Amino acid sequence: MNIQGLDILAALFIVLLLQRLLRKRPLYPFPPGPKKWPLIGNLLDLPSKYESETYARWGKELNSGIIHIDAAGQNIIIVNSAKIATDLFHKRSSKYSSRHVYHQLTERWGWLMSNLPYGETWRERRRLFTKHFHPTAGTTVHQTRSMEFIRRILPNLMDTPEKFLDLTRHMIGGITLSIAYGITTKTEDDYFVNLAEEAIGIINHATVPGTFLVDIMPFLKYVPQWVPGAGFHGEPFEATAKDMENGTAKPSFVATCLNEVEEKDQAEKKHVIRVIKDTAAMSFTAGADTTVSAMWSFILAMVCHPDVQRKVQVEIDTVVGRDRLPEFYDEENMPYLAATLREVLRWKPVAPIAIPHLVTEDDVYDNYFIQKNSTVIGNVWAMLQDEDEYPNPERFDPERYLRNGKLDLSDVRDPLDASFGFGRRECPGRQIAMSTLWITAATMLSVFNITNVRDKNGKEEEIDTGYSSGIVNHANPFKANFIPRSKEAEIMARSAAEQVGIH
Ligand code: HEM
Repeated sequence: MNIQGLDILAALFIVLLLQRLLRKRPLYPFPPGPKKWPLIGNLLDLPSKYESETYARWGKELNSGIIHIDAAGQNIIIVNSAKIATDLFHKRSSKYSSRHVYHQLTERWGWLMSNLPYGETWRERRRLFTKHFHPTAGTTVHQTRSMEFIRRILPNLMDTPEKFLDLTRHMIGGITLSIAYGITTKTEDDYFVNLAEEAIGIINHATVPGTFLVDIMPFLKYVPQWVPGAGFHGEPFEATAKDMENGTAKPSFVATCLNEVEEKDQAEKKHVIRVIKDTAAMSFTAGADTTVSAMWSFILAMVCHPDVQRKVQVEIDTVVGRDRLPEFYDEENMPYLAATLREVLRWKPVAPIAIPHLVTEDDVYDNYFIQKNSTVIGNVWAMLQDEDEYPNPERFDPERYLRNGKLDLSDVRDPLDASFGFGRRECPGRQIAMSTLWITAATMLSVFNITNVRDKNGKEEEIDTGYSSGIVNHANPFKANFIPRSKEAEIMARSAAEQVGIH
């Protein structure tokens, strides 16, 4: 190790020692946790991937729904129980709704609502988002667009099924960009979808657990500033503003908000435009990757569970018939599909630890001390895989939510609640996400049988059911085939795509 390395280690040692010496002795104990080492606590135990599963295991070993980890002086509280999550994140939401400030993100990505601490800057953006994407306010434009975007790719799925991962990724990216900016994207290799995905990749990387070490060791915050993807915040916004000047802008969040900007003084106008720009970029950043993850899990579930797929198709054939494609008004008559989508989100949680919260005041829960500035992680994975709530949790079984052919959540916890996070930071895009998933799933299964692929000897290929590990998890690339259910289904799908009129 060179002299500089030793200096860094010595500085780290002094910072940790000072932190310990200055810390007040709490009146109550911390929640139980794995054994801690002097100074570094559990730093060396922190898992580098699938952390939600390790946290769930620790909770079981300690027989506690809430546990405490010490990452070299940074307190981390893991909430594995859905009841405790409600008690803390919902019932004590004024304390449990902030975020850790990630130095790596703030300089270039300070506009991300999901990472803003609780306060006026966050509130302004969240309010604007909720106003425009409220279930009733945002539904018409969003529903029309999502129906158009799935119909548009039906011929592509038919002709090049091997590209389904990329096609569905572009479809969802396209829906999100279209409702935010009114941009029409290409079905493949689209400039804006690629730009935005590059940005998401960086954000996911910068927010993986462990990055908060930057705040324990402040010298680490001087990370290189070369990061790509930064153009995403401005470019699509400028494109919409230009379309508005030319009178060619399509209805979108940005167009509606810009039209509502009143004649204010220059500084105020600049501020309002900044909030609109931030919120539009946020909706793609938070909405695309997450919905893609759920969409791929749905397709994977259909390949692995053809019996469930048949039942959804029977429901579609009964409610919709075979001479038209599903429309949103069919949704209320299709409980089996509603149960299937719930099970998809439970079976393979999109965001296994949601986004960690930060507690802003000292608190005591169940005689345990929760110190101000602790990171508080709602372990979505542990809640959705809890065998007391969902017996045989690894089994894919939509029947969990059905009684006498109706959706019935009276005896079972609705998995959507944990899937979309907690309290005041709960996902504001839930309705948009669920209606995108509903129309895309219903349309796909009304036209196609989604099957495993076969090798040249006609034998079914083994399917990879593994997942990545990060803030948002995705199925590892897997293969599937999209086979039209009939000649009539094929003709109907091609003609529906023609009628959409966007290419
Ligand atoms: C299946 C799809 C989705 C899942 C599973 C999901 C899940 C989540 C989760 C777990 C959080 C963190 C909640 C917390 O901190 O406790 C979150 C935050 C957020 N989501 Fe979603 N989401 C999805 C789709 C969307 C969509 C489509 C949009 C927008 C159109 C969106 C916008 C947001 C925003 C803006 C936040 C940050 C909220 C804040 O910090 O105040 N999400 N989402």
